[in-house]
Amino acid sequence: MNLESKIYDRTFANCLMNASGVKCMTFDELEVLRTAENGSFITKSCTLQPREGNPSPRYIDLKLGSINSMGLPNLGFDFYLDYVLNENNRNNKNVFFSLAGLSLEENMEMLKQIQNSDFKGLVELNLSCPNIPGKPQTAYDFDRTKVVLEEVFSLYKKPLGVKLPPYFDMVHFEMMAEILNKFPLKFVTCINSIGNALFIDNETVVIKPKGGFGGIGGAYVKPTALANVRMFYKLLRNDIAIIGCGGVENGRDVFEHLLCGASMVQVGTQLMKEGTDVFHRLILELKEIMQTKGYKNIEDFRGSLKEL
Ligand SMILES: C=Cc1c(C(=O)O)[nH]c(=O)[nH]c1=O
Repeated sequence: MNLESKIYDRTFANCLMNASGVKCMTFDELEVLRTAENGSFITKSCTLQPREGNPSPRYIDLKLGSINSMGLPNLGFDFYLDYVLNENNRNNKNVFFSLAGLSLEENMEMLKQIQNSDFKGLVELNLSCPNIPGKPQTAYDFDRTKVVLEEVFSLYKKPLGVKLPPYFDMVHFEMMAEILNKFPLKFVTCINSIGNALFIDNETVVIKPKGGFGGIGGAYVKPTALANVRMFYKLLRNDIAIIGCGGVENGRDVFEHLLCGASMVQVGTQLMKEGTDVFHRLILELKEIMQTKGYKNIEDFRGSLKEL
């Protein structure tokens, strides 16, 4: 039995990886992810210059998930470019490089430098950060998204995908898919956290930024995450892979993302809570499910969700 999975021309030893932003900001964190049992890993979304991010407390684990308003803290583009170029030389996991420039110009500058570098991995362009005060989530503006992707693909010729926010309206799924299908995207990652939720503990909010408003992750978001994975799997070109993200706590959650059509599955909140041992557990639990059902590899069932 194998859990190998492919995106574009890359094959990963298994379908698991971290969600961008979780335990992937510093060199030590990235090295732990590079050497753990996950099939791939992704860097923290970065900006051209280093950022401190929002004031703490800015991340809280909850019983059914998590809430965060990190505010895009990161060590700056140069650090991550240097890391992934070195990782490429080792080339053991096909690392993903996440970008979240604060403007189109900033994203274009980072993409230009990557285009002109020896980087051979995949870029995940984050169009959905919900926690930058004063900045909207780009991918909720369909016209803006089209302008951004036209600019991106006029310059960037290496494999690239986008990180999307959750959509909740059938027409929005169709409108977004129509835009995405116009571009040579290699994947889309669904979903980012559900933005601007509010969690109250004994008359008080639990995070400091934005009056306590933050992105929700974990079990709370799994039904929405699966719906987004399924809809974009059905609506996008066959050559655009889906990376599932949202609500993965156990092997059954991974199985469900794959059943909806995901090729890779990202783990966020549960990785935050459990550390990289979570990948070992998820692999065992997924294999047990596949064994029980007689599936030998992921392609035996990926995308085959049954409808009534
Ligand atoms: C890149 C910023 C993001 C952040 C953040 O740094 O606040 N949190 C999320 O849940 N999703 C993001 O995309």
